[in-house]
Amino acid sequence: MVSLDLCKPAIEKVITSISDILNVDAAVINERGLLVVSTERYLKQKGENVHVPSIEFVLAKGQYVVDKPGSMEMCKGCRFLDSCPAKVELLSSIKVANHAIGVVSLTSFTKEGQNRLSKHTERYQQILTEISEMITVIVQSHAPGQIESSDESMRLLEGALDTVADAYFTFDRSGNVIHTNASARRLLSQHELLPAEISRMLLPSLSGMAAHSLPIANCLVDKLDAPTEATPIIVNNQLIGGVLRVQRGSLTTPRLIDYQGSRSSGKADSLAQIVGNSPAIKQVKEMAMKIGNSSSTVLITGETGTGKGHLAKAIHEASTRAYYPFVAINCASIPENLFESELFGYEDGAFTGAKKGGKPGRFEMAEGGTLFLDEIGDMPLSLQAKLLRVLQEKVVERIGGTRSFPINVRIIAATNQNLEELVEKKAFRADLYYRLNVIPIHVPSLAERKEDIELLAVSFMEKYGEQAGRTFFGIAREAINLLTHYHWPGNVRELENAIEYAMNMEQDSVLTADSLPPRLRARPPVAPSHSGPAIKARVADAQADAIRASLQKHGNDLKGKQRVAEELGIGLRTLYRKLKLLGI
Ligand SMILES: Nc1ncnc2c1ncn2[C@@H]1O[C@H](COP(=O)(O)OP(=O)(O)OP(=O)(O)O)[C@@H](O)[C@H]1O
Repeated sequence: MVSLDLCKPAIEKVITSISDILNVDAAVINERGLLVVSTERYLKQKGENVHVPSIEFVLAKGQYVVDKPGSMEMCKGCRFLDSCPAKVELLSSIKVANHAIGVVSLTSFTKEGQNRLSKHTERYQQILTEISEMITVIVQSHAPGQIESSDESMRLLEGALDTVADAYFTFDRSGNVIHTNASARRLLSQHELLPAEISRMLLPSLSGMAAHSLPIANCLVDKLDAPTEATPIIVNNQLIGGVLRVQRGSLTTPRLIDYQGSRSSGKADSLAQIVGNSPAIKQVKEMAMKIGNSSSTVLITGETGTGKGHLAKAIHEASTRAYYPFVAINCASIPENLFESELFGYEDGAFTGAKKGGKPGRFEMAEGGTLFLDEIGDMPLSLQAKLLRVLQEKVVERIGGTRSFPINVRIIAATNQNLEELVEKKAFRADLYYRLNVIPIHVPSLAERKEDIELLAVSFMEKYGEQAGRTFFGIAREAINLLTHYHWPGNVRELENAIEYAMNMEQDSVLTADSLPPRLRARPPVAPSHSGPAIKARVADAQADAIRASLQKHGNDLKGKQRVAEELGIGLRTLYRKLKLLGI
């Protein structure tokens, strides 16, 4: 005869760990309503005898959520009728060979726990099912003639932990990490850390845990840049190890908000990569600054090459998610049949040709960070419905998988198409459009912000100069004039390419109009006074620009001028002459 009481110590370990990890109370009750194991608080609050009709009800039903403890039908006759200390209770039966032998409960006696369990009931129920299955395996392994591998129960526990968004490291009494969940493994690879390094960092906290048997907060905060908490696991009054939790998922508590608040200082730096001073681009930057602390979906619109992807990256880097991944996917470049697996991932053997061990999707890869859905207008209609569901439910299920992963990912989508028109033509789902368009940002075309052209050109000159190991002192005014008068159908991308082209063409250290792509030179430059047989004037112009740029770099005093002369490869006296001639 199988009995829960026979394997009390093993069940106790599971219950203690799960309660510590989930921060809720837990209990296992046999079919006669007697407590088998429980957390201390459960025992204190509810005692050893549980209302039998309630237990029988769950044994028959399989699972039940008691969201109004003390005032539900099943509570009739209970000594806690109308005064139950529990705030919420999730119950699941434990079955062995199809026979219900007891009930496992996740219970909260606090308001916070009540909110959390009520908000994520489905997830907790899923975990509860896994716990109940784990107990089944334990019971079976103790039952005569039915020795199951203890690996199986370990795998069940691992499976349960893998569904949790926060990262968990389980360590032994010496601080050695003996198990990591999926989120923890991802965290390690992002930070290029080894479990041994985590162990080393844990050491100082271990003595504190042993002494106080209390959770230690923020023991690794400097290294991992995230709120952490190490909770001891005590069995028979002895510290046998613990669990380190690194907060990152949707179960997070206000401490994450503190953490986020303290991380927002790099915003201005990150946004400086958006070059431009026009009122239009300033407005875009202000908007990006404001939304750093929010997780709301952003929809960036604008013509091709205006910098939508660049802006998305800058928003991420200026946000509180900057320490987590920025993952981009171009919806136009992925074949429709591969799209779903790219986005959601797949399990081992999900389809022919599937990679062994399965593959995480982009949603999972972006956990804690930002997922950039570029060219969202090209997303196949069939996938739009699935994406909408993920955005609403905030859980992802891999193809061929049987469980859902909770996700904490900010979505930034971008398009150069008119989504409203696509909605009208029924090529884009209206509900998805509204779900994405929470924070709309429009990036104007380059032709609408010509003031930015010079700044952008100089920044690209610096970028490519650095890459090529060459120093360019400036761009001739005439070249700037040509750049400003061109209509830039390819926007900033086209400008960037034009500058890169010019730098390849230019032998000297100043970018002149002659080195620009022919299509730009085909248009007349600015005022007629500049356009005559002005070779000399153009050279002078370029020289003046180079000297000005160099002076700005080194300063206008004697030392600065000496450096300028050296940099330009001319004598100091020649420099003075040129300065006079050019009226600088
Ligand atoms: N304000 C900016 N400052 C600096 N570089 C920029 C800026 N805007 C765009 N760029 C650069 O221009 C190039 C094109 O930008 P990006 O790819 O972000 O454009 P996009 O609007 O996403 O284009 P598409 O619609 O074709 O995907 C990139 O190399 C990007 O770094």
